[in-house]
Amino acid sequence: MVVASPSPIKSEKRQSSIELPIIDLSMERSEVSRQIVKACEDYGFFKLINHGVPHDIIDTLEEESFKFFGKSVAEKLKAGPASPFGYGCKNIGFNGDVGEVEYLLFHTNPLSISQNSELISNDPSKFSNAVKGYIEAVRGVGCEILDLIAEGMWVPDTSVFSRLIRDVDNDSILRLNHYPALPLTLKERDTSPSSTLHPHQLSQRIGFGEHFDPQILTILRSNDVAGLQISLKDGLWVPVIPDPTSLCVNVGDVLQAMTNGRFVSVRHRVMANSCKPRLSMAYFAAPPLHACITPQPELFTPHVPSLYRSFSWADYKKATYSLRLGETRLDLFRKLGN
Ligand SMILES: C=C1C[C@]23C[C@@]1(O)CC[C@H]2[C@@]12CC[C@H](O)[C@@](C)(C(=O)O1)[C@H]2[C@@H]3C(=O)O
Ligand SMILES: O=C(O)CCC(=O)C(=O)O
Ligand SMILES: [Fe+2]
Repeated sequence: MVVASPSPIKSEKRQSSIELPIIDLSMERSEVSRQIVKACEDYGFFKLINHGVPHDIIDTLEEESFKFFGKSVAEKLKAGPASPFGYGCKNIGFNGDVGEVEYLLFHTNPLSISQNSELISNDPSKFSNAVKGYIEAVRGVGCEILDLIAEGMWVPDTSVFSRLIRDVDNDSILRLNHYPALPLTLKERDTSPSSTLHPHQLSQRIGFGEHFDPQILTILRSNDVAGLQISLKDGLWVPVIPDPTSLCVNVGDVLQAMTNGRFVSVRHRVMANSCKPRLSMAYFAAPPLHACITPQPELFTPHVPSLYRSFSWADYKKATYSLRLGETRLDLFRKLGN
């Protein structure tokens, strides 16, 4: 359902809110897999309910995250810079991208979480257990989704996708993003009749600039504060309604390549215009560095032959990190003439 609302941004096409396809993981298995495949083909994004990640695991990580982001700047900087793991503030990646976001980035390897937690928390084992507990639960959901995808696409080897993130050497990442509340003074100026600022200028505060997620799958949980937007085919940016009880799942570039373009990795961004802080936890499910990414032959058709050349996740990651946030990278791996 797409709900129309007046446009706050003049230079862009009219905005509206979008209710993503809602998939109930407790439904009958073949129906869940059919719906997931359809959502990944049509939208590249869906909302997962009854996902089974225990509330206490989510709540503990949320509390620990707010505790960290509530510390003084000097304290937080001790856990930085994000190179790429650790604490980052406003700077995203290494190529000059900035946004109104501060974050913690972790490799999901348990040893590296324990080591990083020493610099993050006064109670490192509490913090690292919260992060590890969440990762374990959400990785389980990721594996389940990937198995359901293989089943729904009639790929005979139903572990072909999930195997990549079950591998001990998987290169998955957890990102905790904190978008501070818009300072009240700015909010007041925004609505004040005497304001000299164009009322829409402040609505343009970018939290995390537009981009595609490079990995296989992203599983995102946010608090009840809006901000995430996805770009539809016609260039329209639509806000996703936040729902802390569900998980927002999106297709990454690697899954688009492995499904031979049947699934779409969709451009998205985060605006930071709220008077409440947004906190999101993004799990990026990635293969091991040496894994060979190649389109599944079962998904070739006479009309759509193999679209992408084989590449390793290390190759793709290298290309990703050498480019600006908003850049399209998957096209570099497309076969010529396709
Ligand atoms: C500017 C950058 C940050 C990023 C690496 C990159 O060079 C381009 C992709 C960015 C992104 C987007 C999705 C994830 O948040 C992320 C961790 C990833 O894998 O690719 C970030 C990278 C990052 O912040 O390090
Ligand atoms: O913080 C969010 O809601 C989404 C962030 C995001 O897209 C990312 O970290 O890749
Ligand atoms: Fe993203």
